[in-house]
Amino acid sequence: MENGNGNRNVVMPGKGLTRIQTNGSGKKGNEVCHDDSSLPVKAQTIDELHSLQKKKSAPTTPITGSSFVATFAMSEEERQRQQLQSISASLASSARETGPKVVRGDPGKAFKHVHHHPVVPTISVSDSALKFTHVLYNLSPAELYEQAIKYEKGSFITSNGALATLSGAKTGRAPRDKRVVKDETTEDELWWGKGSPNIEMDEHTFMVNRERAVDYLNSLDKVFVNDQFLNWDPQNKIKVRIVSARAYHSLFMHNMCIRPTPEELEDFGTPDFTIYNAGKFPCNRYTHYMTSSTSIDLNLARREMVILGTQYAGEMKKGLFSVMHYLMPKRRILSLHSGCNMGKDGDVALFFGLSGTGKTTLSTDHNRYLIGDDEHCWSDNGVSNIEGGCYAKCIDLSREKEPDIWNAIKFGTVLENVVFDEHTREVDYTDKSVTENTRAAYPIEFIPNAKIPCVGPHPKNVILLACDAFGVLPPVSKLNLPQTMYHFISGYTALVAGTVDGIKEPTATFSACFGAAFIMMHPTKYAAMLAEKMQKYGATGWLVNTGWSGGRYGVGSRIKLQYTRKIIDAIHSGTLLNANYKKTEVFGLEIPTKIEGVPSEILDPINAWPDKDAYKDTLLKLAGLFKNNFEVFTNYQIGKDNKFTEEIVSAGPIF
Ligand SMILES: Nc1ncnc2c1ncn2[C@@H]1O[C@H](COP(=O)(O)OP(=O)(O)O)[C@@H](O)[C@H]1O
Ligand SMILES: C=C(OP(=O)(O)O)C(=O)O
Ligand SMILES: [Ca+2]
Ligand SMILES: [Mn+2]
Repeated sequence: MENGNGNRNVVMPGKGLTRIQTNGSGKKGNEVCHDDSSLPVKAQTIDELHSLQKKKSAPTTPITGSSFVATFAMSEEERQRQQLQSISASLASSARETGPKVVRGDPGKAFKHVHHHPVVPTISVSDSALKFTHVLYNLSPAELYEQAIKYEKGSFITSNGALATLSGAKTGRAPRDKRVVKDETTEDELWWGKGSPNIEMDEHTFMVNRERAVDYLNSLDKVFVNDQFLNWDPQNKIKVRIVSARAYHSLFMHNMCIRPTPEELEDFGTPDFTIYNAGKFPCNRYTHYMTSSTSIDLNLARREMVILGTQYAGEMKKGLFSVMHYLMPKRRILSLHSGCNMGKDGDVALFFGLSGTGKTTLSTDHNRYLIGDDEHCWSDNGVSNIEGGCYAKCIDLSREKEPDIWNAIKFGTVLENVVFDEHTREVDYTDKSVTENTRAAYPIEFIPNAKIPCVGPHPKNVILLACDAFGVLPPVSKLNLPQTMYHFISGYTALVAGTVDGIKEPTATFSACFGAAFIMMHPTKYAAMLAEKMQKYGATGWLVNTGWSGGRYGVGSRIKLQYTRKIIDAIHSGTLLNANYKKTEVFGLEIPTKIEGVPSEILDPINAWPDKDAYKDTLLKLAGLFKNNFEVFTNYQIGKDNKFTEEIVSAGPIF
């Protein structure tokens, strides 16, 4: 190893490090040391010195202002001009026709840049048309750290190198504040009404909110712009642009979306979809359709989303996921709210489940390749991750139980709403002072076994995760195809505290396709696509309870992660497919009698309950809830008759 004095330290076995020999030692004796060993600094002034510290990046993103501009080739300038035009177009509004200047780096330092391009004359009449907004375009994590720490209260570096941030008043998604523009097309295409996540708004109201967001963003000194991709399937890649007010949001999306290479960014052109995140600024409650000061508005015709009144970064991620739930099925590609991983032999597993049921935890498996933790597509070519990062819950995170997630929390990772020691900056993952829904967002390559590019062959196992707060579902059941569809459409779980605002205790909940908040069309449409693909490629369905055993929430206890991992191992290896099974009452589930590493007494839930009558009552109660929930799905027609739906309904509980 180089020791900094130009000499090498040689490690001698058993002797530790050899002594450091300094230059000329022994020759100059005890002569006074002159500081003349290195060349003088190549700067005349302090400013010049500082300008040397930062080496100019490859000309992939718009370059810094100042005198560099003139020395660049025309093509580079031309590209910048086009980029500026594209971003200007994004930020145009009726108050302002010309958009902001594209500047890479700090607004203060780059101000000179403004003089290189004269102000384009405009017919706009308000003062806001005359104002410049600096655009911080695709900044690097290091630059975003600096922006966050300098300008955003509540941003700190934790001892592991992550960027701790606060998401503000909202620490979870606000599904009741989501609005979707209903127009002639979406009226017929989308799922509206009872059970649907799509609450309507009209085009005009969307424009009112859009203008509010754009004017807010343009009123700032600087905005962040991310140009990135969604979907690792090269044929179905979507270009997204995220315009936001905070470095936190820009770094979050940098981590969560697919990061373009310099070459890809060069040819980026016009985005397919744009998010305007003005989360710090509320919507106007006098606006039609608004029921709070938060609004997350989706306009599929304009391919735009507006965020007002919430800074929870998950809204952007899950908002884009909703868009994919519309765009992909139109191409006969199924979008899935699931984690996904692959074994050494290429066997792919999908992990469906609502928030907190274990998609991220169980797809992050040291013995398998991680394709993604949350959002995927299943096309005729196999599976692909939609995202470029993972979004893990960190409450009670432990190095022992989840080492790969633990180690992914390092420089570059966004840590949301965690509590840390004010001096050592060590994170206390058990602390729920800010919220239960503490999160880490990191690029997928922070997981050592990530499969890059994040694509894989057709799935072999489809695992439905339910965190059953009633404690009556078996830890694992093998499902036939109609049962898989029944449980897929039901989307049962106990909602674990935190991810959705206002939920403090686990409660039974049903969410169609394990993601009702994100689907755009009727659940049965997605189910039909899933059934077709599972049948075609011979995938097996499983129901895994990652929730309670031996009694309901408050009485029993959560099934140990260690046991769930053993169950999942047995699914992956294929041993569970050929195990001995028996059928449960009411739900008619096939349950194995033995799994290596799992106590057999918990496999049949009745055995784990001390009070058998209480078990039976609770089982019937849950079955009743399933039945009630399914009522709205019993009449949906796929194809020319009701056969598909009828078969699914008959796979539900019988009592
Ligand atoms: N038996 C279990 N199986 C899966 N997760 C468990 C289990 N017991 C506790 N957990 C915890 O539950 C949480 C699951 O959350 P996560 O994997 O992030 O869910 P999702 O990605 O589906 O939203 C993690 O914090 C994990 O440590
Ligand atoms: C970000 C989310 O994802 P999940 O909890 O499923 O990981 C969410 O549901 O808000
Ligand atoms: Ca999710
Ligand atoms: Mn997750």
